[in-house]
Amino acid sequence: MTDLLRLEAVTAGYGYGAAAIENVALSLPRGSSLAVLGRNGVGKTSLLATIMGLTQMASGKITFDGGEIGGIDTYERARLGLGYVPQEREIFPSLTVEENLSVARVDRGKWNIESVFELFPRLAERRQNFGNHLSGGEQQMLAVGRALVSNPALLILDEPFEGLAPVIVDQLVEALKRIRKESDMTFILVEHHVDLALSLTVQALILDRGQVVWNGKSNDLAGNKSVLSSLVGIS
Ligand SMILES: Nc1ncnc2c1ncn2[C@@H]1O[C@H](COP(=O)(O)OP(=O)(O)OP(=O)(O)O)[C@@H](O)[C@H]1O
Repeated sequence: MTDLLRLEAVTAGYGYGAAAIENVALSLPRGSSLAVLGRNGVGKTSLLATIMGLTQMASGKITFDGGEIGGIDTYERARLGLGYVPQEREIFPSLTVEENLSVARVDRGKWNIESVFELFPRLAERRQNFGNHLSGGEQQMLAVGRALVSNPALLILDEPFEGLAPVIVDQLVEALKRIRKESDMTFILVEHHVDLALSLTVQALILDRGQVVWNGKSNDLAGNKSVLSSLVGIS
């Protein structure tokens, strides 16, 4: 498998203070999946934001689909096939569900408004609701759907299950499994539910104070209680 995404010695931050991520290397083959784990404030969101071009990169190299993207704008990265579901969801409140999907749509693959409605029937029922008239779970489905309709090669999800009822988490997990199965999409997942994150991914890395302190297979990490307890804080 060729690498869809590669980071080499990437250091980045917010323009002042210490770097939020430091000397980070990772390689993600096309069709694979990566869980990014670690305690609060270790730089997980900053790593995703750096891949999307939302931090200031001090040094290093980011390659996506064979081309260097470290110096290009976020919208260009999206155009190249990076789909981002940020922690804050960032739904447009004054647009309807359908309009939120429609503004993000790029016709280059199997995902469109109708296939997203088929994946999330709840969104189909709410298609005329405004973004600010949705439950947290519906907003999260819409945030995932909005990334999907751009038909990304890489889907980046920042804590997609946070604060959601277990029944909604189950629906989103099933949807993610379907997305993988039906479109062989590569994805990166930041998630505090460690067992869930490891069960959904092939690869995992752990960050501590902005640096990669463990990198390997999700299966191996799931069975490594001492690493999980010392580096992620799971007892
Ligand atoms: N927009 C920002 N401006 C300045 N500093 C920031 C910003 N976002 C994060 N930071 C800092 O960068 C460091 C890493 O934060 P980050 O949010 O990436 O960690 P995290 O592992 O995602 O945390 P959590 O698990 O709590 O979401 C922290 O010191 C944080 O204060």
